[in-house]
This record gives sequence, C-alpha cells and structure tokens, in this order.
Amino acid sequence: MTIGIVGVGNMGSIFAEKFSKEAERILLVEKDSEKLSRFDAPPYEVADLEKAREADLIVLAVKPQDAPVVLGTLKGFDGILLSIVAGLKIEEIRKYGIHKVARIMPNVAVRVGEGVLATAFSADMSSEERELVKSLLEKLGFVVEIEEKLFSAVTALTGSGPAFIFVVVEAFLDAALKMGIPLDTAKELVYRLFRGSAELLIETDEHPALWKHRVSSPAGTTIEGLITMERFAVRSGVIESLVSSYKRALELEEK
Ligand SMILES: NC(=O)C1=CN([C@@H]2O[C@H](COP(=O)(O)OP(=O)(O)OC[C@H]3O[C@@H](n4cnc5c(N)ncnc54)[C@H](OP(=O)(O)O)[C@@H]3O)[C@@H](O)[C@H]2O)C=CC1
Ligand SMILES: O=C(O)[C@@H]1CCC=N1
Repeated sequence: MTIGIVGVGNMGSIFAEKFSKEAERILLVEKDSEKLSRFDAPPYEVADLEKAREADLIVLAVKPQDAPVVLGTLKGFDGILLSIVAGLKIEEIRKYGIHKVARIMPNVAVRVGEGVLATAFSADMSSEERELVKSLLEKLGFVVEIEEKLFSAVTALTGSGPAFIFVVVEAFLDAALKMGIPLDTAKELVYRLFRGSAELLIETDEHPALWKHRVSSPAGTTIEGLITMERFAVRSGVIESLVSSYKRALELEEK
C-alpha cells in the first residue's frame, strides 16, 4: 500500500510516524521542508500533490483554510481521502470529485497511541475499505464510528478536549506549588492522578458522581474543596467552554 500525507505538521507528522509499518511507501507533501528532515529514509518520500495521487489513501492534515487549494489540486482522486480537517464535511470533499471519504476527528494523544478517533464514512466506501481505515487508525488509539452530524460536538469534546484538560492539569500544578510541593514531584503525582482517575472510570464504568461521593468523607477535606468548586462554578465554566468550542466548530462547517 502507498499512503500519502498532505500537511506534515502537528498531526500529519504523527500519522506519518504511526503508519510507518503499514505501507511500503509514504509520500509526504509539506510546504515547510524543515518539517520533513526527520523523514529522510524509506518508506518516506518527499512528494508534491501530483505525485500524492499515486497513493491508495491520502491523509489530509492541513488547516481548514488550506484545504480548498489542496482538494482543488487533488480533484478526481479515486483512492481513499482520509480527512482530519475540522469543519470539513464529507459532502464538501465530494464536490471535488473525490468519493471515497473517511472523515476523522482525532486528538493529540495519538502521539502516544492513546488518541480518540471519531470516524464517519461516505456511502461510496465499501465495508472492506472502512475496515482498512479502521485498522490503520487503531495504531493511533480508540476508534469509534459516529454519525457525521455529531462531528462538531466531538471536535470540541475530544478534538480540542486535550487543551482543556491541559489547562486543568496546569491549575493542579500551580496549586501544588502554592502548597509547597516542588514542580517535578507535582508533575509525577498529578499526571498519574489524571491517568488513574480516568482508568478507574473506564474499568468500573460507574458514574463519576458515585466515585466523587466515595472519596468525600463526612465533614472531611474533599467536601470542602467540592463546595469551593461549586462556588467558583467550575462545572458550568467547563460546560460553557466546551459549548463555545462546539459553536465555533459549527461555524467552520457552515463556511
Ligand atoms: N492539532 C490538533 O490537536 C488537531 C488538529 N486537527 C485538524 O488537523 C489539521 C492539521 O492541524 P495541525 O497539524 O495542528 O496543523 P499544522 O499547521 O501543524 O500542520 C499543517 C501543515 O500543513 C502545511 N500546509 C499547508 N498548506 C499546504 C499545502 N498546500 N501543501 C502542503 N502542506 C501544506 C502547513 O504549512 P504552513 O504552516 O507553512 O502553512 C503545516 O505545516 C487541521 O485541519 C485541524 O483542524 C484535528 C484534531 C486535532
Ligand atoms: O483547534 C482546532 O480548530 C483543531 C480542531 C480540534 C483540535 N484542534
């Protein structure tokens, strides 16, 4: 198989790395040649958009505003176009005569193989082609097929989600410093706190509110902190933040 990757930036470079054993050739199309310097041996080949047409599957990983030019040049491409571009609908890509489309919303955790990858397919993708795409994406994390109408929501929830989590993690680190815990120790503790809490929820599949109450002793320390979180409207702040991100994703789709 030959895979093309157009846009070898934050995300495209990770796809290029993770697909290294999945294809005989990986054709990389990138404006900034410095970003290609570490991909200097097979299966990687530097390519332009015309050469990328030789691929069986092209990953489109440019910013939304750059996508129309790329798609214009790839017009009529008859392989699989796997797009991770936020706000770019399958029907929009089909207008360029590209019919086999996999729309994906990944997140940056693909870097460590722990990404969340929402997928939707155009009707022209056969079940074998869908399975091929899913098996490739499984190298990057957890793959879930969703209705395309939910893409703006997952863009906010899991696509942008890591950025929101990082802000919260950063606040935990600041609090640790304030309480006298050195930064290196705080990082060791806090990163595992987040991972452990997430794994607990995944493994038990019990509601977070149940676990919240199990942690909270009567008249203890946790309930004091929880009441302060309510006073600062942490929950509605998180909800409003995600909804504003969702609205922006809807705007991108409408453009
Ligand atoms: N970053 C993330 O966490 C996520 C991103 N996405 C989506 O992934 C896409 C890529 O995001 P990200 O990787 O962060 O973006 P980057 O800007 O890091 O990467 C895009 C790359 O594409 C290059 N490029 C632009 N136009 C062309 C062209 N015509 N031919 C070849 N290369 C080109 C850019 O070069 P230059 O900078 O010189 O223009 C840049 O190096 C976006 O559409 C985004 O919505 C989805 C989920 C998560
Ligand atoms: O910020 C963005 O628009 C993209 C989409 C999801 C993550 N990054």
